[in-house]
Order: sequence, then structure tokens, then C-alpha cells
Amino acid sequence: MGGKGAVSYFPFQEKECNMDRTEVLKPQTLNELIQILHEIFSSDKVNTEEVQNIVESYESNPREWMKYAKFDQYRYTRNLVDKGNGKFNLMILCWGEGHGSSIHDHTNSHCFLKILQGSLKETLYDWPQENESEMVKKSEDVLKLNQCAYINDSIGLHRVENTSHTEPAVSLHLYSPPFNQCHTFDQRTGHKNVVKMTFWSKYGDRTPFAIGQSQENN
Ligand SMILES: N[C@@H](CS(=O)O)C(=O)O
Ligand SMILES: [Fe+2]
Repeated sequence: MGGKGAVSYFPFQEKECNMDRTEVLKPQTLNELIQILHEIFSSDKVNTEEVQNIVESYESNPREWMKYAKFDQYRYTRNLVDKGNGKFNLMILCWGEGHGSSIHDHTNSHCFLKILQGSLKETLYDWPQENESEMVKKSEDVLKLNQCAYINDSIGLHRVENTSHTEPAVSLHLYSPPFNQCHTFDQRTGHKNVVKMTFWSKYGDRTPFAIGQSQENN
């Protein structure tokens, strides 16, 4: 995997060496994190653990991301931050009290999920069996401020929820390669549906309402 030398254009980096970048680079701002992600994903091979560590090491600063954090009263919103030069999509998801996603897959992409505010419950499920039956819950975890989780389709499916009745939650998601649809699953039967995924806003601007917008993942 991508154990390349450290990148050289960050002034806070003290030395050039062959150490894993995770030991060297701690992004000081969201913009710096985005720069580092561009660098990492420009390579053919990406080390998912390295990405997870770097994303986790960024300390959430609401001033840096508040322009993307747009909430809806009824369901979680997806707000595009950066298109990652075609290699990834970086977005901020805003979860009102009690908002959650359906059980879903990630369309053969890598998914990194970091908490920027509040906390989220992540429940993992196995892929459904052929026969019609209740889906099997594998584990659940409460993700805390700054924590970064990782999932892909070979790990399984998940559902994410803001279980708080008093606090909103905000999360940062990186998907590589980018995707705009996924499958959702009925917990009772395992039946799946394709759903299109849309952005509530892009680069801080509310996306115009599209007629015939499809059902979403929540
Ligand atoms: N994967 C979901 C969010 S989450 O529940 O992980 C999405 O992109 O909308
Ligand atoms: Fe997800």
C-alpha cells in the first residue's frame, strides 16, 4: 500500500523521511486536511488506515466548517465540500435530533466518517441472506467527537443515527471513488432498493430544488 515518503510542502513538517505520513502530518485546519487528502488520493494506491488516521487527527473547528453545515427539519442533509479532483467526494452531513439513515451499502467505495460535532450511533449489519428474514445486527458503536470510522461493502452494511433528543450532530464523510446512488435495505425482510443520493448544498450554497428528485437514504 502507499507507504510513500512524507510530502514536502507543509511548513510545519520538520524532516523528510520515509516514515508513514500519519506520524508527521496533523492537519491544522480543514483546508489543510483537504490539501493532504488531495495529495494522498493523487497516488494510485491509498492506504485506508493512513487516511483514517489523518482524518481523525484533524481537530474539529466549527468556524472552519459552519458554512457547509445546513440542516433540514425532517432528515439529515448531505453538503458537498470538495470533489477531490474526481478521486473522492468530501461532504458534511448534518443530523438533527433523532435523524438517521436507512441500512445501506456504499457502492463498492471506501467510506470514512468523522464526527465534527455531537455524536452518532453506528450499527453494523451483515449483508442479507437469500431468504426473507430479519437482518442480523453485528455490532454497534457510539462515535465521539473527532473519531473517524471506516466501512466498505466487504465489512458490511450500516445505519447511522443521531439518537440525541437535544443535540444536533455534524459529520465529515469521505467516499472514494465518489458515488451518487446506493442500496437501502429493509431491516425486517432484507429487501433492497436503489436510491439516488443528492446534495442539499454544494460549496456552501443551497442546491436548487430538482423536480422529480428521488427518494433518499433516510
Ligand atoms: N453513507 C450515508 C451517510 S451514513 O449514514 O454513513 C450517505 O452518504 O448519505
Ligand atoms: Fe453510510
